[in-house]
Amino acid sequence: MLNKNRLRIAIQKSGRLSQESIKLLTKCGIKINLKQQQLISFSENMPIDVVRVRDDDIPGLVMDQVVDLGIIGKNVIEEESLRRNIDPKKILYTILQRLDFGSCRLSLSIPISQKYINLKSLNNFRIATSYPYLLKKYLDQKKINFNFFILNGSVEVAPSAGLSDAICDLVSTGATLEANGLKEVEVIYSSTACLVSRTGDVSDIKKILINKLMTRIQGVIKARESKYIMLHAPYSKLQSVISLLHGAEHPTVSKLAGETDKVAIHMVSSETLFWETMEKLKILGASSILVLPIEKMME
Ligand SMILES: Nc1ncnc2c1ncn2[C@@H]1O[C@H](COP(=O)(O)OP(=O)(O)OP(=O)(O)O)[C@@H](O)[C@H]1O
Ligand SMILES: O=P(O)(O)OC[C@H]1O[C@H](OP(=O)(O)OP(=O)(O)O)[C@H](O)[C@@H]1O
Ligand SMILES: [Mg+2]
Repeated sequence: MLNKNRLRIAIQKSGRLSQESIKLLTKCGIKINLKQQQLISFSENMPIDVVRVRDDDIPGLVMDQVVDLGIIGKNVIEEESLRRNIDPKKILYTILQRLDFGSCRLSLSIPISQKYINLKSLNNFRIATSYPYLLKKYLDQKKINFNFFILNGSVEVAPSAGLSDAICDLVSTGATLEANGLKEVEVIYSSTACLVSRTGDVSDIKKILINKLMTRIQGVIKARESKYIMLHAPYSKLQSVISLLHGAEHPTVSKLAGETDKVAIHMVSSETLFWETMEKLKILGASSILVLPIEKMME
């Protein structure tokens, strides 16, 4: 019998989002002993259960209220939502947090040799895709006539196999398109992984737990995109040095023992320090420049 006070989170079992999802939950302090063949794993230190499934099953588990939360590509849950949504006003899920991984775009691509002027060039095309609803929504809005068929894998080989004129598939680096002689002509949807929650009543105990988890997730993301920067710089160049350090708020400036001219500057920066900026700092007379990762953060 499942304990109603335990929070259930669905994540992808094996694929692009799996490792990052586990890493995120672990960084949030959730101890999970994952076993390869196990569908559900129980955290030892928090009332949280992790359900590991194919990513296509996560939207349904969330929308049918089988789990409380899911970590899923926005593209996948939006596609399922469009598929199910008879009444567009009916909310089927809530995005609690966009996450800092699984970034990709759903794009229309055609063979490199094919001429492309604008979307109208695709009129009456046959398009292979795993995302028919997102594709239809986009092309219907743009009033483009098209035919589609579904391929849930190897979409990129459809044009060279003579099955389709174009594809509508996920792109990140563009390497898959290039390897298959295709060019990206329109981005129809931008996606990242996100933390989603089911709708409907949630017990107070679970609400508290979800809020706690959200604060921790935000802390992990913030820490990952921040750096702790330490350096020594001439006091006379303080303002010029600080102006080079974008995203740095309220730096700590302190004396250096045995040094009258130079001071130590410490700060948390929301951006990393690129080599070019470090070189400019050096020209200003800065030394001992350290850029350190931040383990955890809470504001
Ligand atoms: N090239 C990419 N770069 C970054 N993120 C991606 C990329 N391709 C896909 N994604 C994101 O990761 C999600 C999962 O991709 P994956 O390829 O693992 O799915 P899948 O093959 O359908 O997995 P499953 O076996 O769980 O059904 C996608 O829905 C998308 O949100
Ligand atoms: O632009 P790129 O960086 O080349 O990424 C795009 C590829 O990534 C995804 O597939 P994935 O590699 O996850 O394999 P899959 O087709 O088995 O899902 C997607 O379906 C593309 O094929
Ligand atoms: Mg899938």
